[in-house]
Amino acid sequence: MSCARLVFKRLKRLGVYPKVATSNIGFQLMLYSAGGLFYLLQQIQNRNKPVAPVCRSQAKPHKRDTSTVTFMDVAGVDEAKQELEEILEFIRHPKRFSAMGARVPKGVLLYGPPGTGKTLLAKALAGEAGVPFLNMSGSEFVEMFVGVGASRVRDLFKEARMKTPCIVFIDEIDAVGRQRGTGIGGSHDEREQTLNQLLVEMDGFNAKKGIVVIAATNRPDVLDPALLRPGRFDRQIVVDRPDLKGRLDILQVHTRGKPLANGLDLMVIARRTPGFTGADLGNLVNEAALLAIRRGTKCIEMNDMEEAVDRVMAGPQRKSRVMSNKDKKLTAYHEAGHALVGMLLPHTDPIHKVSIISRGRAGGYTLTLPAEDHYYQTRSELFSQLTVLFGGQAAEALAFGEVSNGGYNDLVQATELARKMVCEYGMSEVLGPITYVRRKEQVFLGRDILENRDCSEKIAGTIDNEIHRLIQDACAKAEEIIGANIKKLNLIANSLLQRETLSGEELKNLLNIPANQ
Ligand SMILES: Nc1ncnc2c1ncn2[C@@H]1O[C@H](COP(=O)(O)OP(=O)(O)OP(=O)(O)O)[C@@H](O)[C@H]1O
Ligand SMILES: [Zn+2]
Repeated sequence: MSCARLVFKRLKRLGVYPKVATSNIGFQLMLYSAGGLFYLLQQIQNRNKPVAPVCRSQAKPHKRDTSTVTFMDVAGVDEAKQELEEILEFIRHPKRFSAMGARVPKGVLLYGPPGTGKTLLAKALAGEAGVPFLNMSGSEFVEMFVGVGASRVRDLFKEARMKTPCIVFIDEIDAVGRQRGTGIGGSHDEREQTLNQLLVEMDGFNAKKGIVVIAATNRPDVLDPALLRPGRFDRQIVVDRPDLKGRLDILQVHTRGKPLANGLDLMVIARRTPGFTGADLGNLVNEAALLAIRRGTKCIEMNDMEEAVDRVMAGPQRKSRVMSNKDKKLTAYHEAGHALVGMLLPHTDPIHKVSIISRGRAGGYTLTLPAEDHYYQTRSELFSQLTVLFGGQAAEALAFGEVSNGGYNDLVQATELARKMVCEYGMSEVLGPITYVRRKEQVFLGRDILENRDCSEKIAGTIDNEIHRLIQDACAKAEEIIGANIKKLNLIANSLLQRETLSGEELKNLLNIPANQ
C-alpha cells in the first residue's frame, strides 16, 4: 500500500479532516508573547499580496442542500436549541399553532461570537425538520452594481416559495442589514436597495406556509432597527461561548466515533479551555487526531489533546525556526518577566505554561488559564492583567538596559485594554462612571480614534491622559516587581534557556511557592 494511502486510511479511522489549526488569540485567556516583529512582517506581507480582480456574475446559484445535521451534533448551546425546538414544532405541526391562533416568528436572528455554532444550529433545524435548507451569505448580496443584490434577494425568496416548507439561512446579515444612512459596506444605494428588498420579502410571505428565515450575525448592534421589528426578525437568540459543561458536551460530540485512549479525560480538557468556541473545540479534537497519527498510534491520547490545546491557542510549535543565542536570551528574559509578574501579583490567573519555543507568530509565549470560568473582571484584576503585559519589556529593560520590538503585541493588547477600562468600563476616577464608546461605523472605516468619540475636545484630552496614566502606573508596577526580584528573574530565564518550556508547577517549584498558592 502506498504511503499516502496508508496515511489516508489512518486519517479515516481517527475521523480526521486534514486541516491545520489557526491560532486564535481572541480568547478570554491571555497569551503574552514576544511576537511583535513576526506580526509586523506578516502584516506587511499581507498588504503586498496582489488583489484578485473583481469578477461578477449576474446569476449566482444559491447554495442549497438537505441538511443531515441534527440537534445531536450541536452542544453547549442549550437555550438556543430549546428556542429552535419550538420552531421545529411549528414546521412539523403548523395546524396546532394556527388552531391556537398563535403567531409564529417569521424570522429568527442568531447572534454571538464567530464559531459558536450559529450555522450549525440552522442546519440542525433543517435536518430535524427534514426540509430544504437554502443558504446564502449577506456578503454575497452586497455587490458593486445597483440592483444586483436586490435581485438576488428576490431570487432566494422565489426559490423558497417554491420549496415550502423550508428554511432560509442568511449568514452575516450585518453585511446587508447595517443601519441605513451610514454608507458602509458596499455602495450606499446598492446596499439600501438590497436591504429594502429583504424587508419587502420578509413582509410579503406568510409564515403559515412554512418558510422560516434564520439570520446570523456577530454584530447585532449595527443592524437596522427595521429588521428587528415584529413580523421580521422578531425572535432573537443569543448563541454564546460555551461554559464548562457546554465545552465537555461539545468535546463529546466531536470525539464521537474516534478512538480515544483509556486515560483520556475530556473533563480535564474542558477545564483547560475557557473561552474556546465550538469551532475551536472541533479544531482541537481534529488537531489531536492528527498528532496521534503523526506519532503512529492507534488512538488519541491525553498528550495529543494537551498539545492540541496549545496549538489552537498559540499556533503550532516552530521548533525549526532558528533563533540566534542573543534572540533566545532576549526571549527568555521577556517571557520570564511576564511569568514572574504574573506569579507575584495578586488578582492574576494562574500561569499554565511559559516557553521560548516559538509558536505561530509568537517568538515565545506565556499562557495563563483561569482556575474557573469567569464572566466579569474587577478593576484590580484588569489592572493586574495590564501589569503582566508590561512584565516582558520591564525584564528586557532590566537585563539588557533597553527594550526590543519583540513586545509589540503586548503593547497593542495593553493599549486596547487600558482604553476599554477608561472608555467602556467606567474605571477612571477622573472621568467617573461614564462610557465614551467609539462610534462603531467610524472605527469600521479605520479613521483616527479621537475623531470618533461622541465627546468634546476637552474630554478627549482627559481620556488620553487617563489611558496614559493607567499604562504608566502598570508599567511602573511591572518594573518595581521585576527590580525587586532580579534573582528570581535570572532563575526563570536561565531555566527557560536550558529547558525551553516550564509548566506552572515547575515555575512554582523553582520559586519555592507552595503548589496550592
Ligand atoms: N455548539 C457547537 N457544538 C458542536 N460543534 C460546534 C458548535 N459550534 C461550532 N461547532 C463546530 O464549529 C464549526 C463551525 O461552526 P459554525 O459555522 O456553526 O459557527 P458560526 O457561529 O456560524 O460562525 P460564524 O459566525 O463564523 O459563521 C461547526 O461546523 C462545528 O464543527
Ligand atoms: Zn510579551
